[in-house]
Amino acid sequence: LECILDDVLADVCPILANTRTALKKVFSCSSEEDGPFTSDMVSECIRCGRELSKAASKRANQLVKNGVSLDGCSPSMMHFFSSDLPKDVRRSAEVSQELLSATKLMRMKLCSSSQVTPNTFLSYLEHNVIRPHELFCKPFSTICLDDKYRSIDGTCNNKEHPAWGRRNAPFTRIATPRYSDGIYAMPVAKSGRALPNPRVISTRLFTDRPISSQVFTYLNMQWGQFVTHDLLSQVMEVTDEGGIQCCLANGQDILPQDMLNDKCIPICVPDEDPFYRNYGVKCLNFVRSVTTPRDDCSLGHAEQMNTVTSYLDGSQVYGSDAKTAYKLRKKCGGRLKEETMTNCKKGFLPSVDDKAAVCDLRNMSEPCYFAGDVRINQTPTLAVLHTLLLREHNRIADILSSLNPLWTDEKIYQEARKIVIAEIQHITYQEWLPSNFGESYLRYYGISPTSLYSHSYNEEVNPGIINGFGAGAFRFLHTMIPDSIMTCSSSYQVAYLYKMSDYYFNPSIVEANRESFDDIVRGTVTQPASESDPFVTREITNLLFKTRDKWGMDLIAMDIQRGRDHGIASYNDYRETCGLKRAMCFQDLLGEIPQDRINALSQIYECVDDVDLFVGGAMERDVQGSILGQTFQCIIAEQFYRTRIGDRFFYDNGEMPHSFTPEQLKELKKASMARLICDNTEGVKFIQKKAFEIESPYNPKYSCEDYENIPRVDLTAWKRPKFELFD
Ligand code: HEM
Ligand SMILES: [Ca+2]
Repeated sequence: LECILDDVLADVCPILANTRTALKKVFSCSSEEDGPFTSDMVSECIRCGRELSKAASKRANQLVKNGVSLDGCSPSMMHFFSSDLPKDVRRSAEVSQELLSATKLMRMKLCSSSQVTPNTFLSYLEHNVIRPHELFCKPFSTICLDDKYRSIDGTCNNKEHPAWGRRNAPFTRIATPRYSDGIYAMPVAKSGRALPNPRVISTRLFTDRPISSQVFTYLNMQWGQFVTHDLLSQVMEVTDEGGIQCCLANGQDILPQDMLNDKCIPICVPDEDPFYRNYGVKCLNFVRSVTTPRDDCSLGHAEQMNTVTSYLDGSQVYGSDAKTAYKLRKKCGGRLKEETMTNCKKGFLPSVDDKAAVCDLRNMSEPCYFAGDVRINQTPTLAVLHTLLLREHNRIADILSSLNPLWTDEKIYQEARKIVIAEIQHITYQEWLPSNFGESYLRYYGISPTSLYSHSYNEEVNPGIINGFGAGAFRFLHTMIPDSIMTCSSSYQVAYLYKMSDYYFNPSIVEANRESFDDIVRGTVTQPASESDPFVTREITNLLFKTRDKWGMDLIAMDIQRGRDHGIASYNDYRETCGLKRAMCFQDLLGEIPQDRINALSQIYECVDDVDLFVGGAMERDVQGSILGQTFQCIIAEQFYRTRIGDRFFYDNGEMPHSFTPEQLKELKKASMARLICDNTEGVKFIQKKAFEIESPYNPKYSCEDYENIPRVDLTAWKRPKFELFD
């Protein structure tokens, strides 16, 4: 018993020696009377798991009180821009940690007293749902009204499964997770040794070669991030005082073990690192993502939390929770709040309450924005895209209220929101997905654009975000981030190049003068994106979120480490999930990965089974007509299938009480990125038809007044007879 106890203490919580007595009790109770788990044993494990977990968070808060806390202006602090997690998120996170501790204890108890192996234990749990008492973790339940508009938090979109796609739902999985203990511990190599260092993988396999895309504009990359922020947001664990520190000041080293928070998974930097060695940086701060209980509260492996609605529903514009949504509204004329600038007719995003807390400003008169998503200030071009959508909402609200003067603020807001969401969905599915991933693939998945209505809604399809999509495949588009932000004058002459790393969390260039906004917009449709290859700019691999130091974080190393944190199945497992042959050795990858990259992989990883999804997928050759290889293509297509087919409110769904009329839908299908820009800028007078693609003889510029080539969405189809006022 003593030696098992030592194991448990080392694994569950190394510092909590005083919980020894509590644990002894769990391990001394009898078992195997009625099945492998007696109800006594289950409740004792849960009770004890809760105690352990509570003790761990008490210790975490104590560490902060003892002075272990992040420097307010460091890149790692910037990474925590949303460290002020809402209460409900923190509560779910706590409950899930307690459930994970209970699961661990139970596995240890069982494996120590019988022939059960960790794997049989986990598959037992999968088939036999074990739940704690409802007082502690209550399965999600709600009453759905027959609403004409989608809810803000995503609940009740699916009437059979009202929890699906909601804010704070667990990510879903399409492959068995890779945790070293099957439950929550960071994965290790097949051999039992550590997986290769993420920073080493980043410097060796994702070097910086400035190759520009021949096809795609900067805006194509920016729309991708915008869509990401609609679909998902994982947040990191925090203490009562905010962000968690894992490294000594200035990244000199990892904190000593006795000061380390158990949610720390810092990225170690080797002494010979080509960049960080110049600054003596040995440690990059990194913290585990918040986990959440499953919808039914059952025991099992960790699931991370998606803190936004997984529907493509403009949640980054309107908010994913009622409080934020309310705060964003003007509560008059259906409009969203905006701020004005002298000599500009069109509005700008409102300011956030505490600028100093979430932006890196030189003075407090510089802008720092508030929007439906907390990541809004990450780059100026992201803020510009948000501004275009804010203006579009208000433009539509004004037209609707002049067409229907008796409509209330609420009615106009909801109708304008419904139209803006339809435009976001249309631009994403009609323009962005086909040009990036190839039309044939969309057809194969049954999500290609339809001529008018579609009838493919399927309430059995869970629209939740696949963990391997968010913490793997979709992040491949990080390779398309260029090293700078270009601005262009009204005649599309290049005006200026701003280094990306000078403007993280500093959107000051958006409102520098009255032309700035339009200059940036013209830049985003002129500047090419970086090529979607494994070459990545040092602006994000060395300088991400740089503030006053000379160094920042490494986004690629973070992508790899985040995949491990989420227990994302290996590249080889995903090959199988996606119908490719499992590789028995590195050379088996030759069908998908070029020889030189196989060589590089085999020099870094011990075994082909160890290769991380993000890394293996990024090494693949592109599928024809796509920017992706087979494996990422499969995961991303599966996600966009679910996002469309599992959304009852998808804009072109026909024959539903909330469906658009045929006249309205015909108009909405004219929406385009180019039109969105034409209608919501002051000085952009002409633009290429396909704004995600570089101008060319096949994609020439047209005047914004050329309604043949850049059609307008005519809203007169929304004029309703007066008697419809109260529906
Ligand atoms: C300048 C542009 C961008 C910057 C600075 C940026 C930065 C970041 C950062 C810091 C994270 C969180 C990393 C972590 O803690 O795990 C992240 C996550 C992510 N990024 Fe980007 N990104 C950019 C563009 C993009 C684009 C173009 C895409 C895809 C089209 C993308 C997709 C994602 C996804 C899917 C995640 C996971 C999101 C989550 O779960 O919260 N990003 N990005
Ligand atoms: Ca959403």
